[in-house]
Amino acid sequence: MPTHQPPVVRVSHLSKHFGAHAVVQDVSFELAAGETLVLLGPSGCGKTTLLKMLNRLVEPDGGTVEINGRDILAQRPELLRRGIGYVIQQVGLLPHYTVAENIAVVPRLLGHAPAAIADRTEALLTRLHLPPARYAGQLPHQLSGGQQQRVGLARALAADPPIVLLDEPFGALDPLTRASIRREFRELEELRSKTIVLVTHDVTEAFELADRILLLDAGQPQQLGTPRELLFRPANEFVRRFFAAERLALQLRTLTLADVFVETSHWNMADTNRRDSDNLNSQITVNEALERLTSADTALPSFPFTVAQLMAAFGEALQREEDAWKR
Ligand SMILES: Nc1ncnc2c1ncn2[C@@H]1O[C@H](COP(=O)(O)OP(=O)(O)OP(=O)(O)O)[C@@H](O)[C@H]1O
Repeated sequence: MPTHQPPVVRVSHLSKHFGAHAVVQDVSFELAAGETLVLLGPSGCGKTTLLKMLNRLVEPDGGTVEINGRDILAQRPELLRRGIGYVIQQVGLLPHYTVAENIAVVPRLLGHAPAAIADRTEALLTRLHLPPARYAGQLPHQLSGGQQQRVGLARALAADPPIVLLDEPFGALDPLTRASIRREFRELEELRSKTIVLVTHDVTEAFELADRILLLDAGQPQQLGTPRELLFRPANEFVRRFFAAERLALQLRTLTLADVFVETSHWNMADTNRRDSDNLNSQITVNEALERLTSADTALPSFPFTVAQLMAAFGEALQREEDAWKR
């Protein structure tokens, strides 16, 4: 994360009450350009309310939000929102507008030229695996849930906003579709340079997508850090318990081959036997390596270590993490 650039988003001591109920309490964080922050926590902990305070759909009772150094209260809400992409939980496509018309809403408000809007719509649909010739003229009800969510994402990205807010963007999907759309989402070139705040209650999703996670409980921030910090350096008992049930799965998704083979000869062996340096990448996670090692697909590049060797090295890496924690 570059430290010399001012943060794109700066949230300071943000609070919100509904009646006597403190829904968000004293939340602060800063986001650098291109960073993805995941707001995570149990249902009702205030994630959506916090997200909506970033684009003035909810006004705070205390604290400030600055975007590119400017207090958002100094900007007209409609203008502010045109510069911030937003995907809501229920997708919210306009039912009588076609896919292309839905995507064009914000660029039209911004006065973009019709030809430019058409080009952009076509490019986005193509990138989101919705061939425009087939889908541009369809109505939302003709699409599956996953396709509607992709159109919702295309609409949020249409005017190329530097900041995108996503509220449970894969919420309506079954677990398998959810996992595959998440993979596409991660690989989407379009999103690489964006500053993203994403709300989810799904721990795996948070770990797959976040640069940093803000874990909330009853409106109060519990820990802000990388997935790895939350997993291996929980700030308190709530954080530890929140990840306890899925701990092993998360550890497998968090540690990379570079982490587990760091102090053994295995990785050197992998290095010398490397056949395809693009595919045999030390940054892939233990989980991905396991999937590949146990896959029936023989086209995948093989590894110069076995499942047993990988698991032994993984066990040693966990031990190293624990020892470092005790010191
Ligand atoms: N407009 C409102 N008026 C009164 N209470 C509200 C309002 N909006 C939200 N709340 C309450 O604030 C609390 C936090 O809601 P919020 O939607 O921010 O939580 P969340 O963490 O996003 O939950 P979920 O994961 O279930 O969507 C809840 O108890 C909710 O009932």
